Amino acid sequence: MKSWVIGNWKLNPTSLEQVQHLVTDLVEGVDAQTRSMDNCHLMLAPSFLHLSPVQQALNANSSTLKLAAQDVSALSAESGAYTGDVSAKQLKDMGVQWVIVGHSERRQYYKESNAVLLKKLLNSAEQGLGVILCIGESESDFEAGHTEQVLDEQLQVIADFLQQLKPEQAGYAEQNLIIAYEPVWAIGTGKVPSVEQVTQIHRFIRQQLHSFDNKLDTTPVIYGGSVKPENAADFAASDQINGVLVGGAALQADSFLAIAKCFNN
Ligand SMILES: O=C[C@H](O)COP(=O)(O)O
Repeated sequence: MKSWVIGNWKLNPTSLEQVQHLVTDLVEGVDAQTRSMDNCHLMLAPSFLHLSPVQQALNANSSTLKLAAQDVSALSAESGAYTGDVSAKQLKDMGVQWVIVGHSERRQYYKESNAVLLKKLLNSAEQGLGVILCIGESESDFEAGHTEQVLDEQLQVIADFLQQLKPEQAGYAEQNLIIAYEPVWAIGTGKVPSVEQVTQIHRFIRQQLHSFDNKLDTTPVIYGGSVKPENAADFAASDQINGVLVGGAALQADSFLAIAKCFNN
C-alpha cells in the first residue's frame, strides 16, 4: 500500500509570505526527489485562508502534492446562511481533494460530537471529497487502559456513515477514507507511544473497520502525534502504520520531506 504523509499546518503560518516560502520550499524539495517519491502520497492541509495560494503554487508547478482542508461544514454540503462555515462544495470547487474531520483539537475546543462528525462525513461524501478521520484517546484514558473503548466509540461514526451512504455512493468509503490515530497526549508534546503500541492499536482499528464492512480492509490507518524526522523511520517500519499526520514538523520543508522519505521506502 502506498503511504500517506500529511502535513496539518493548523493555525500556522501567520503571513502569506511565510506560506509562500513554505510551499515553494516543499515543491522544490519534492521536485528534487520526484523520481524517488513513488511510494508515498504527500498532502498539505493549510488554513482555509491559505488553501487558494497554496493551490495556485501547486498548480503553477504541476505538483503532485495533494491539498486538504482542516475542517468542513456540518450544516450544508453546498451553501446557506451559516456564517463562518466553508462547505464541501466550495472546497471541491477550489481544487481541494480531502478534508480532516474530527481532529482532537476540534473535538476539544468545539465539542464536536459523533453526530456532528457524521454530518461532515456525509457532506464530504456528497461532494466526493476524501476524509481523514482523526481518532485518539486522552492521557487519562490511555493510562486507565481505556484506549480501545474510546476508539470504538469514536469509530461508530464510520458504522453510521456506511449505513447512511446512498446506493449511488457505494464504493466511496473504500477509496476515500483514511483513519488517523492520534493519541491526544502525544500531540505537540514530544511524547510518543512505542511503535509496538501503535501497531497493536492500528490492528484493533482494522478489526473494527472490518467488522463494519470488509471492503474497508484496505483503508489506510496512519499515526499522528509528535512525529519528527528522528522517529519517523521507526513508525514507517511497521506494516500496520500506513503513514503519518504531522503537525509541528510539517512547518519546515526539510523536516516534512525527511519524514516523507522514511515512508517512501
Ligand atoms: O494533526 C497533526 C497532529 O495533531 C500532530 O501534531 P504534532 O505533530 O505537532 O504533534
